[in-house]
Amino acid sequence: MTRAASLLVDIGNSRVKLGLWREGQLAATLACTHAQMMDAAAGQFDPLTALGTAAGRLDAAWAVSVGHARLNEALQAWCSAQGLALHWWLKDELPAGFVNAYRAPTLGADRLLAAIAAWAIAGRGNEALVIASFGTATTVDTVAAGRYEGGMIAPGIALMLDSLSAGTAHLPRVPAESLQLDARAKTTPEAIAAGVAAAQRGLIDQALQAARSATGCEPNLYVSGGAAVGAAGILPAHTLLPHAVLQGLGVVRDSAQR
Ligand SMILES: Nc1ncnc2c1ncn2[C@@H]1O[C@H](COP(=O)(O)OP(=O)(O)O)[C@@H](O)[C@H]1O
Ligand SMILES: CC(C)(COP(=O)(O)O)[C@@H](O)C(=O)NCCC(=O)O
Repeated sequence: MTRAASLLVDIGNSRVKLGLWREGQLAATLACTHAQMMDAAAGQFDPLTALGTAAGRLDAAWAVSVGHARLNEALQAWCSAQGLALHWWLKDELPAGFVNAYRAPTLGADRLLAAIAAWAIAGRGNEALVIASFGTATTVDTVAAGRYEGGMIAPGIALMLDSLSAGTAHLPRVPAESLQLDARAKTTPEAIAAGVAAAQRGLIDQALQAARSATGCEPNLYVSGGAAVGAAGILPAHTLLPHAVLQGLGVVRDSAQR
């Protein structure tokens, strides 16, 4: 018989990501819109069918959120309707060997979980790594010797492109897919694509350089988030973690239950 899985939920600023965590790995994943999350609470959308499971086959739901309270309330209502215990991960349950050095309690749980996922995948060792998440915001964080060192928050790719067209009289909204590094771009759309590409790439280069200087070692780069695949062409060598936040949530769930 298949052992019970846990449902993992990551409420972000653009989408809600769900995953089934079974025997130390993600067995299935799903990305929903915020509207679908509200529909789920109203009984008009069933994320479990989309994930290929049923509430009776789940032991609990583990969730994190950096989103609006109404989405958190919708998740709570939906879990109650399913008879599913909901555990909000509040950044205090950390795996053995991992330390959080961020000073502020306002740290986004998604940033910390993505860092935990990258650290776990890297072997939970002493190496330095940089984890970049290309979501609504672009966040670029560093882990060194199992210590989350913090990082940077910048507008995400879509936000940068949106703000240039919304905040000017003549600049077009350029598609995110057109980003390329070109310091001598010769058309307006290409110049925008090049400017945003360089800004995003600069965050990565800065984090890698700081990690190199601080540790004397070459840090590995991990990349995550909905816009990560599209950004791959403007990034240095990296490992793609398509579901870093969910993966991190699975790691903390397992370490809490040991
Ligand atoms: N197929 C896609 N569906 C949704 N968002 C996408 C897609 N491809 C790229 N994106 C970009 O990814 C971002 C959402 O990524 P995600 O990691 O879900 O963000 P968040 O965690 O902030 O909700 C959006 O800003 C969007 O621009
Ligand atoms: C930086 C973020 C907005 C990123 O959110 P996302 O793009 O993943 O939806 C989120 O992690 C957040 O609200 N952080 C709180 C501030 C902090 O991390 O210090």
